[in-house]
Amino acid sequence: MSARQPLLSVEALQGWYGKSHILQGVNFDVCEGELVTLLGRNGAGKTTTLRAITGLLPRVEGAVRYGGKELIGLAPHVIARSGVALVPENRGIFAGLTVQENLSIAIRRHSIWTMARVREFFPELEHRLNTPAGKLSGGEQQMLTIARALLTGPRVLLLDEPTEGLAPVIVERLVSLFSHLKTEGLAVVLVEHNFEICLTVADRHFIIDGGEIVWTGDSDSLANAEDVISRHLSLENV
Ligand SMILES: Nc1ncnc2c1ncn2[C@@H]1O[C@H](COP(=O)(O)OP(=O)(O)OP(=O)(O)O)[C@@H](O)[C@H]1O
Repeated sequence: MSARQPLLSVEALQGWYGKSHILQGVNFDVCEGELVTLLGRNGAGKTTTLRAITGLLPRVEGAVRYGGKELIGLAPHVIARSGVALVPENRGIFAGLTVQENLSIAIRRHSIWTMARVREFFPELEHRLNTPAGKLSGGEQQMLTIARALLTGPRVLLLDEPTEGLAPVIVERLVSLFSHLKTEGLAVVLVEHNFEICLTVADRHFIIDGGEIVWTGDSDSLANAEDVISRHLSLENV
């Protein structure tokens, strides 16, 4: 458990889609070099929380503090430029552009993640630079999506179900990648249905149910919290 100052702090976050009041009080935080999970059954509000943080939800109340600065009310591109990157569930790559082109678009000056460094870090992409992104395997596409996010130079990385539908060997590779990103000082928020992955890689967990955080704890506490798991996480999570 960390006593450090959080880099990203979400307080009493509420969010709506039209008249639907989806987020009803989400509270969590993440520090530099820490990975936290956002767990919950389908429809609990995990993706909506990530969308609210990144300025993609039409109506939001509460506070999202990043390095002491309030993000609510800022445009998505301003939030992204300030150092909060979202790796969305649908990956959001440009299928008709090559891998190299997808990467080039994402590059930001001053990012410690240069093109050379990303290419070294993702040898899987090195051999596919001239391939249209739409022709990559699911695992390669996910690596491209994460590589693109890193090139923007984030301090906070929000990952929405990054391992979904991928082969076990790729999942293993991604998990070690997430661990490495912590050592680089990134603050990582992971939405993930694979319970084992969460216990392996995360420092703390936040369970969301009905649009609010209902439980917080570390991996040891979660592994032993059978009542919490059965009450707030559906069978597919266990
Ligand atoms: N664009 C939208 N318009 C209206 N309601 C939406 C929209 N997107 C999601 N919702 C609703 O918001 C609630 C939370 O959805 P959300 O996608 O955040 O859940 P989730 O926890 O990410 O679930 P999953 O694991 O299925 O992705 C659900 O009831 C969903 O039906």
